[in-house]
Amino acid sequence: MSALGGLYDDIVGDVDAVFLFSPSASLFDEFATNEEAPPVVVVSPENAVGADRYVELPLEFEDVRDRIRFGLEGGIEREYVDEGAIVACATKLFDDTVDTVVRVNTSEFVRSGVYGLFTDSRADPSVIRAVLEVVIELGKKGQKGKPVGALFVVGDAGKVMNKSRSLSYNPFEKSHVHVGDPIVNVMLKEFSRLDGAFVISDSGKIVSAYRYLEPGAEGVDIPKGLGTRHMAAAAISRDTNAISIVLSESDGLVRAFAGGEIVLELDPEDY
Ligand SMILES: Nc1ncnc2c1ncn2[C@@H]1O[C@H](COP(=O)(O)OP(=O)(O)OP(=O)(O)O)[C@@H](O)[C@H]1O
Ligand SMILES: [Mn+2]
Repeated sequence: MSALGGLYDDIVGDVDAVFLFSPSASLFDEFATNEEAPPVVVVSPENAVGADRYVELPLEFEDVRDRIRFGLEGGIEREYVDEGAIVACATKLFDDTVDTVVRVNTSEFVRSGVYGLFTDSRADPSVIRAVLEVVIELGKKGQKGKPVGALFVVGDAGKVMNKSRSLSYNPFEKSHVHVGDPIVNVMLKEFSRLDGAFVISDSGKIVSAYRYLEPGAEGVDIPKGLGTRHMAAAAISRDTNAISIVLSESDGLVRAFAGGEIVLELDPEDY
């Protein structure tokens, strides 16, 4: 056997399952029709291949590590594989088709909670995705070219409102606008220049802007160097069933918090 073949066998040998990330129909069929192939889990934005074991990818994670993490956390959560399984993940890296296979021992893999960000939250996954999209766009463009910070608290809005107070009149008071509406994206970007947080309901209705969050922050632990906006975001996600998505004005990164923990960090420039 060639050295390369041996290396390949080390990577794919004795795996409990194969995770195919956005596979073509022909790649999926090769596994689905081969009785000797290990069980297959498909991870993609849509289940175009009709896989039985399927994890919906809510966002095209540019960082392959995040993408794999999301798929594996989803696969474990949905009980397609046991915690501790050894899996091969086939995904794209440089190319637009699958060009990479990664072996992961899930017992050594640290769960970040990124799957739970979309599924454990009370808010609809599509709402969380829509907010992430706005925040990523805001991070890319800034406000008239200047870096801008923003904080969105998504889900469990009644409780979030109880744990916050108003900094200014609420421009969304009598409106029935939802994240994802094109006009709303323009409004959100405009209002994000001002202080405080946006509060979004489970179904995506924008409940308020300019909220000063006052959650109990005792014992909340966030990475050093992040300031009060991130602290408030982490703490409200622990104090309520909301998740928070923050765009940092100082380093330009987008971070998401759930259950008081940071579960995702991404650079808008990669999207
Ligand atoms: N409790 C809070 N609720 C809502 N908004 C807050 C809260 N605390 C801070 N902010 C907002 O965060 C802004 C930035 O504060 P600060 O610089 O301390 O945060 P940060 O975590 O360093 O964020 P950035 O990385 O964007 O600078 C404030 O101007 C304010 O608009
Ligand atoms: Mn700051």
